[in-house]
Amino acid sequence: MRLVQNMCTIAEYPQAGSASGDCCSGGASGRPRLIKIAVVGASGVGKTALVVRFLTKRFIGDYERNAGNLYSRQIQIDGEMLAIQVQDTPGVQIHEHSLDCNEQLNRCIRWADAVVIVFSITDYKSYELLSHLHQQVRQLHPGNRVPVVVVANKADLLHIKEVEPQHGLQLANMLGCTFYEVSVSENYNDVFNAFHVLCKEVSKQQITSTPEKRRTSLIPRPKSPNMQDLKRRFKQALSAKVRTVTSV
Ligand SMILES: Nc1nc2c(ncn2[C@@H]2O[C@H](COP(=O)(O)OP(=O)(O)OP(=O)(O)O)[C@@H](O)[C@H]2O)c(=O)[nH]1
Repeated sequence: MRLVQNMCTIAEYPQAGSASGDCCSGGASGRPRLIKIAVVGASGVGKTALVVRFLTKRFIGDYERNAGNLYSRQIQIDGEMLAIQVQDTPGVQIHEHSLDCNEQLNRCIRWADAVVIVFSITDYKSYELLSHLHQQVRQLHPGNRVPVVVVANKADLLHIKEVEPQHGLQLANMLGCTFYEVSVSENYNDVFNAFHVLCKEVSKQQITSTPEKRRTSLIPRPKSPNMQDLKRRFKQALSAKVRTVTSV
C-alpha cells in the first residue's frame, strides 16, 4: 500500500541489507547502512502522525487505527545516506498495573536498533506507560544499550494538558533517555531532531560494535606483483638452478 510519495511499506522497498537486518551492510557493498526504529506508546498519542511527519514532513490529521505498518526511506544524516526503517506499532495499554504487551509489540521491540516511546501531554495514562515501556525495552534487549528517545507529543494542546512537560523531562532523565517535547501537527524540526539524535546514536554504536569489519576494510589489499616482475624472478630462479646443477 503506497501511502505518500517517497514513503513505502517495507514490501515495496528495495532491500538495504538482508531481511533479517544486516545492520552493517554499508560501506564496501555501497549499500546504505540500515537503521531500524520502533515507535511505541499508548493509543492515540500520535505515533502514526509522528512517523509520517518524520518521513514526509507532512502532518496528516487522521489515520486508521494502526495495525503496525513498517515504513522505510533513505535519508541523509550528517553526510551519510542511511536506510531508515520505522515500525509503527499498535497502541498499548496497562492491564492490572502491568503492561498489556502482545507478541507483535515484543517482536517489534526485539527487532529494533532504537526505540521512540511516545506519550501525549493531554493523556496522563499514556505518560504512566512510559516507564513500563522503557522496562520492556531493557528486558527484551538484555545487556544491550538500545538507544531510547522519549517524545512528549501534542505540545500545541497546552490548554488541555494532563501532564506537565517538565515531568516528562524528569522521568526521561531518570531513565537515561533523551527527551523531546514536540507538536507533530505544528513543528517538523523537533520531530526531525528526535529521530536524528536516535539515528546518530545507532550509527555510532554500529560503527564501534564491528571493529573486525572495520579493521579488515582498513587493511590495504596486498598489491599483486606485476607480470614483468614475476618473469624476472622466474628467470633468476631458473638460472640459479642451472648454475647449481652445472657446479655439481
Ligand atoms: N493537536 C494535535 N493533534 C495531534 C498531534 N499528533 C497527532 N494528533 C492527532 O491525534 C490523533 C491520533 O493520532 P495517531 O497518529 O493516529 O495516533 P496513534 O498513536 O498512531 O494511534 P493508534 O493507531 O490508535 O495507536 C489524530 O487525530 C491526530 O491528528 C499533535 O501534535 N497535535
